[in-house]
Amino acid sequence: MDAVRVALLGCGVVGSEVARLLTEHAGELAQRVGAPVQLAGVAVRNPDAPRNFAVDPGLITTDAQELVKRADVVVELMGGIEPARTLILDAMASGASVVTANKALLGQDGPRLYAAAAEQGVDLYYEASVAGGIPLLRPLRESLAGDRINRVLGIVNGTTNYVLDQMHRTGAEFDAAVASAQALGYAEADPTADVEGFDAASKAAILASLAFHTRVSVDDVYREGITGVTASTVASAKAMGAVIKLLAICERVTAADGTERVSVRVHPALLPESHPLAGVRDAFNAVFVEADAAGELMFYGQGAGGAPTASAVLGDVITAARNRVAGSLGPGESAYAQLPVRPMGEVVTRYHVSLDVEDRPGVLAQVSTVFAQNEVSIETVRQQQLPDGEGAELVIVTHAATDAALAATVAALGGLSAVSAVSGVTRVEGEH
Ligand SMILES: NC(=O)c1ccc[n+]([C@@H]2O[C@H](COP(=O)([O-])OP(=O)(O)OC[C@H]3O[C@@H](n4cnc5c(N)ncnc54)[C@H](O)[C@@H]3O)[C@@H](O)[C@H]2O)c1
Ligand SMILES: N[C@@H](CCO)C(=O)O
Ligand code: NA
Repeated sequence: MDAVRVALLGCGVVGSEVARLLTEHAGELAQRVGAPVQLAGVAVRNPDAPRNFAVDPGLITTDAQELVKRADVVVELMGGIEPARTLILDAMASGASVVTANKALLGQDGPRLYAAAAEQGVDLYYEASVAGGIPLLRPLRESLAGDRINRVLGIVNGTTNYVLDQMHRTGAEFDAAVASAQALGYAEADPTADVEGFDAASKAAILASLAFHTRVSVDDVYREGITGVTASTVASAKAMGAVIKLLAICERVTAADGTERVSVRVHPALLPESHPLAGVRDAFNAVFVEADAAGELMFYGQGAGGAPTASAVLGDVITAARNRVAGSLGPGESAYAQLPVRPMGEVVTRYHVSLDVEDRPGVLAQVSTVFAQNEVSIETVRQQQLPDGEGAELVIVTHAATDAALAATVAALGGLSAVSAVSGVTRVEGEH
């Protein structure tokens, strides 16, 4: 093979770093692949926009449709659903392998893209789509291919980890911590995709699909963001020796009759400080994997940023290019297990519940009766006075209960005249 032609679609934060690495390391990459890896073109929206890397102007084009037809490997780094999806499908139809970092597209329409790659006999790689620069998807798909994965527990969104870490370290309220994340360039001007958990939910769908050989889309993922996490809940967690993290949790659940389902959810959770994920600070990502034979594994590093993400993209480009040179294909996706998704109401966890109550005789008894009536068992109760004689705050940690039982408990608590507010409900993970 003379050269492997690479087309880059999008030249923003990640794309410009990919262009830089492909250009600056061309000699070494050719050695590793066994043929030159040649940047054949870079599709952009605005040819005059300033870029972090000065791409040869002769390579710049605004005609992405035309570019994908003259490439061996197409690297999609535009983001968004369209035109990314159509361009990827067109690239595959014309015989190109595809590398993408587009978690939103894979979370929504992954199975269609995996099927198209298999039909066309091309590779589709997406290591950068989850936990940016951390090698994670290839270990799940290849290194652990002979094992059985039972659980994937991850901090897969750097922005929200930074926000929660700031709240934990400084006692800041949510809004102040988000402003600080924006000032540092972690959070976008509109932080919705991160703080409402949409980004993490797409990544959870991708992880669960790979880990459990099942088609999981973002619509199957229960999602709760961190906008309801208050300084008071963070302080209460801290007092218990715990931290609050936004977790993506993918679990294989085996019922008493042996049938299996998967549970996939994203929500804030209290984790004991001793848990390996509790010490993950700033905007770092980490993913904890439990497999039958390998036991507990931890993957840690930078989940975002131009250079770390470009590292993962380049790894995929090199793998796809090597396969081209060898005339082979990498392992595709498998969904043979087709496990059903367990409804959230049946998910069992422990809960940390904060209530603002009147401070008078009999209130604690009323509250505990509501828990008992809904079959939620209380593990600990702590009471502290609210300022200005406004009553008391009760912090209750439960034993394991179903989500449905807890929801019924919260609804009933809201109906007690002595309860002025259920001010926080946070799940507790990491101990069983
Ligand atoms: N930035 C990160 O840290 C990070 C980490 C992991 C994954 N990702 C993913 O990587 C992808 C790219 O992210 P980014 O941060 O580089 O975004 P970005 O906004 O910096 O870059 C995207 C570029 O694509 C261009 N573009 C958009 N539509 C286009 C079109 N139709 N034709 C040509 N160009 C077009 C935009 O003009 C922009 O320059 C996204 O899918 C994102 O989710 C990013
Ligand atoms: N917004 C994402 C970027 C990486 O996918 C994050 O904060 O982790
Ligand atoms: Na990764």
